[in-house]
Amino acid sequence: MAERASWSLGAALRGVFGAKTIDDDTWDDLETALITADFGPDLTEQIVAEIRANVEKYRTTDPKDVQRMLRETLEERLSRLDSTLTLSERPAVVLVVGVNGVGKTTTIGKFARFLRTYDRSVVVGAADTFRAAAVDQLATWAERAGAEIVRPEREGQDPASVAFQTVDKAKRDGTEIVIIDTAGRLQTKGGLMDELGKIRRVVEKLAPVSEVLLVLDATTGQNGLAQAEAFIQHAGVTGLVITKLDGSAKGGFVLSVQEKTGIPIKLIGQGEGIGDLTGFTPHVFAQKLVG
Ligand SMILES: Nc1nc2c(ncn2[C@@H]2O[C@H](COP(=O)(O)OP(=O)(O)OP(=O)(O)O)[C@@H](O)[C@H]2O)c(=O)[nH]1
Repeated sequence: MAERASWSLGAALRGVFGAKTIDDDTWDDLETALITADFGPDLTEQIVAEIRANVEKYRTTDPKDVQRMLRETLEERLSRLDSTLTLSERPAVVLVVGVNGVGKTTTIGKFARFLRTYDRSVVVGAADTFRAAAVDQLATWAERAGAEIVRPEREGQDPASVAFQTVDKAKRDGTEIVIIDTAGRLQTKGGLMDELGKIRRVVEKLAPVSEVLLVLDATTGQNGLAQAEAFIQHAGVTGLVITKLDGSAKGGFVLSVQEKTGIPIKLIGQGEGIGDLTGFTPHVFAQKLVG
């Protein structure tokens, strides 16, 4: 098996799965490991109770069965929502939203490359227009990904007009996928949500919005989720992208965020390189998580 991910429970649970028999320590250690991995108290309690009940039902004393049951319950829970990206419209318009610093720009670059490897043509719209440096950074990523970019004509141009121009260009050129970067921070939450609403309305004059992806940083876990609450409430989010999982010990965040929001995870970022973004596959993820 490949090298163990930082977010794997494998190391924390080696003692549990390697023990001779199931006893009270099994449950204490499992609970501690799940809490430490940011599953959150409610989910941790549910998972431990479910596995305990199964252990009693099947009258097993083998810790290896606990490992298998944990893998199965995590996979089953992770698969409850559909992680498939909906990109069949032409053009398929994807809005990328999230608080500043979570890895939005990097994610757009990686996502553009991800789509290019499937031979899709991509144009990126720099609708976070207030910081010229952010636009330049996005342009660098787009170029590396082999995607086109539509920049604001001047600093502070109406973000909705940049989004419109991007979709318009895609329609004229026959470009398949449009990715729109949006602002992460404005004076007020209301202002930010109004801006996103306007972008959506203007885009929809030309093409439906296929996906609204909310980028969340795994290293901030549950706290980061609180910061993103306004997006979840008001932005019509259709999928989550979890970034910075590499180096994070919070593998449980992936499940807890999906259960808390009811929104599927669609992409996972595990590194700063352009190739470090993958789709989300519950089976593979559960395998790696349990170790
Ligand atoms: N280790 C790791 N670092 C990441 C990942 N994604 C992004 N980063 C880093 O996180 C930092 C912030 O990323 P940006 O893409 O600039 O974040 P942003 O949300 O666009 O932030 P602003 O540009 O301030 O709006 C950068 O140093 C990235 O290299 C990831 O999956 N893993």
